Amino acid sequence: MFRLHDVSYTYADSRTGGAALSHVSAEVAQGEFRWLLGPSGAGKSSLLSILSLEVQATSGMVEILGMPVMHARRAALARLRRRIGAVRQDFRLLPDMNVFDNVALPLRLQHRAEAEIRHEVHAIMKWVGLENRLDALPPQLSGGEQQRVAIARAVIYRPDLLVADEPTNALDERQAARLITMFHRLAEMGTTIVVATHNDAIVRRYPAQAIELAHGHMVRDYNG
Ligand SMILES: Nc1ncnc2c1ncn2[C@@H]1O[C@H](COP(=O)(O)OP(=O)(O)OP(=O)(O)O)[C@@H](O)[C@H]1O
Repeated sequence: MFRLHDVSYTYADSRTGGAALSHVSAEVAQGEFRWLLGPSGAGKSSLLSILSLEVQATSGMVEILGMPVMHARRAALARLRRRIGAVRQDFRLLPDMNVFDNVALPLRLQHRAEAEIRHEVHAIMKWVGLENRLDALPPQLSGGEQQRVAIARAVIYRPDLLVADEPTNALDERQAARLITMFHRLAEMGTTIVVATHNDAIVRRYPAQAIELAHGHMVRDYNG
């Protein structure tokens, strides 16, 4: 779950001089799926960066998985971060590490047994259809393949909160539909999920509640 109350965010080197987010409030319960909609520059990625604890809101109240994060200690934030999966637009895969090790990383941080890690990585990579590319380095993969690796890494440990920034933009229609189905299944198992997208077709196909932003303001919080 998360709660945002009157949250604003301004980049230190703001290109426009204005706030990327202004007075945004939203509340999403555990196990809910939300679309995050709005035109380019509306503030979607900025909101996801706040939810994934990459940046701190400039003002307002942010509570994530029950923890108010504005004044939390660094160690508590580090523990909280491990419960949050994130798929960023630029994938953020480690280029010198092969696909297996990239996807295994969150499980290794949890000190899981190596046999269990092998089992989990093979299962998720089979699901994303890349079980034959485990030895490849990320730069050797296509954009869509890299995106699927990034998704596998984000969901492999069933995070309590998953934020995904345009996770279908490099996928074909069939893969995109499978992905959203999988996200809904994860939500049913208790993961809170926020997906930023420009893909109107997929939003129409999978109607769900949405947070809609424009120019950093929340224009609506509605049932799709
Ligand atoms: N690193 C940054 N430094 C300064 N300003 C930024 C930075 N990233 C984004 N901005 C500005 O913040 C505002 C919101 O951008 P953001 O990337 O959150 O929008 P978005 O809705 O995710 O857009 P897109 O759909 O194109 O990804 C824009 O005005 C943008 O120019």
